[in-house]
Amino acid sequence: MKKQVVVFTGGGSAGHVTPNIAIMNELDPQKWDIHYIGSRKGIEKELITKINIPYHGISSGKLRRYIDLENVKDVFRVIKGIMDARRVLRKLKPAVVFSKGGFVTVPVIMAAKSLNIPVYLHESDLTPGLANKIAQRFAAKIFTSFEEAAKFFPSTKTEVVGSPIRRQLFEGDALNGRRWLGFDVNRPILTVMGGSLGAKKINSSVREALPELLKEFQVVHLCGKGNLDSSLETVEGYKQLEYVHEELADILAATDFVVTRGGSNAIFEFLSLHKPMLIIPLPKSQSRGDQILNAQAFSKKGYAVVLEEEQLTKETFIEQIDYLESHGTVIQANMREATKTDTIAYLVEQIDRMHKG
Ligand SMILES: CC(=O)N[C@H]1[C@@H](OP(=O)(O)OP(=O)(O)OC[C@H]2O[C@@H](n3ccc(=O)[nH]c3=O)[C@H](O)[C@@H]2O)O[C@H](CO)[C@@H](O)[C@@H]1O
Repeated sequence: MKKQVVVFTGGGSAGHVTPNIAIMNELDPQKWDIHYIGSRKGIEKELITKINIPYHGISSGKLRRYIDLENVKDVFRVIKGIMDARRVLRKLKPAVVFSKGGFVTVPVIMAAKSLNIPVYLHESDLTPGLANKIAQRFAAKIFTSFEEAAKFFPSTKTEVVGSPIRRQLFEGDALNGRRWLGFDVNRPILTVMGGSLGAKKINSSVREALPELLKEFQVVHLCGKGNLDSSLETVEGYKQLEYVHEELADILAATDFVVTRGGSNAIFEFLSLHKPMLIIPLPKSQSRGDQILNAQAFSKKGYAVVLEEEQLTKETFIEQIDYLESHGTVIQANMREATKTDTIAYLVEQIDRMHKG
């Protein structure tokens, strides 16, 4: 069988990269030569080079919904990005481009379309992001995590497939996790994940509530790059980490309850691992409000408790954690009822169909 090239793209935050990694890990290396196109500086560069996938950096502009002088510069950056991407794609001649969203994907998709290379899109959120809104018309197929997302795309080429979760997350070892964290083997663990980039308001609320939390839990705090608090380094039962890679599987295996932003990948991971979660979605003032909708959908299905950031104080935080703890069993029962699709296997199969060897 002749090897063919598949190009993945997606970036800006880990949520646009980790699902790609999940799929790439399961493609047959005898069949596929995998390449990645991302921005020159984004988090995707670090995450992809770390796993030794050839990485092609291109120029990329931020897509803003508001009027800004930077928009003008960004138009040129995007045009340059299309030219950069065309150069890479011409050389690689992929059978298919798989895009996970984020602004860097727009020039890649446009370049692919101009070269008649089929593009597959995956949308993780309940409503499409700006990049996927633009990109959808160029895509041959569109896959979504949420059932509710399908209605935003043309029905003829859209399929609800769920969230591609890296298989390694299901192989964690709780005891190893506790050992790695330096935690006691018996006391319950609360893990706080403030989105892949961290979340300032969640970070400060957790730290404020820490004395109360530590009465009940040991706390793992994934606080994002540059957000460590050195004054809390020696607090027993509290482990702060900027970002964890392969250790996450063991940490989650050891985790009893989760506090999280409403990023789609994270909440689908916790759902699949049956971890009762408190979601504090990114507020509308800092986003397009997609995490609020993700969170509401999860709350409606009984998978999560939701606290809006505007309501977040030390008191409401502790109140919601108490509620989560007392309703954990019911939430887990709802999670067990959730539809189980092997999203990764399905997407791998879809990509394999593009192999013309
Ligand atoms: C601020 C922002 O725009 N966030 C968006 C971004 O979220 P963000 O990048 O925060 O992504 P998600 O919460 O969806 O996923 C985070 C990913 O990072 C991983 N992880 C996180 C912390 C860590 O220490 N180690 C680690 O591996 C998680 O396991 C998960 O796979 O993309 C998501 C998917 O489109 C959207 O729903 C979010 O609204």
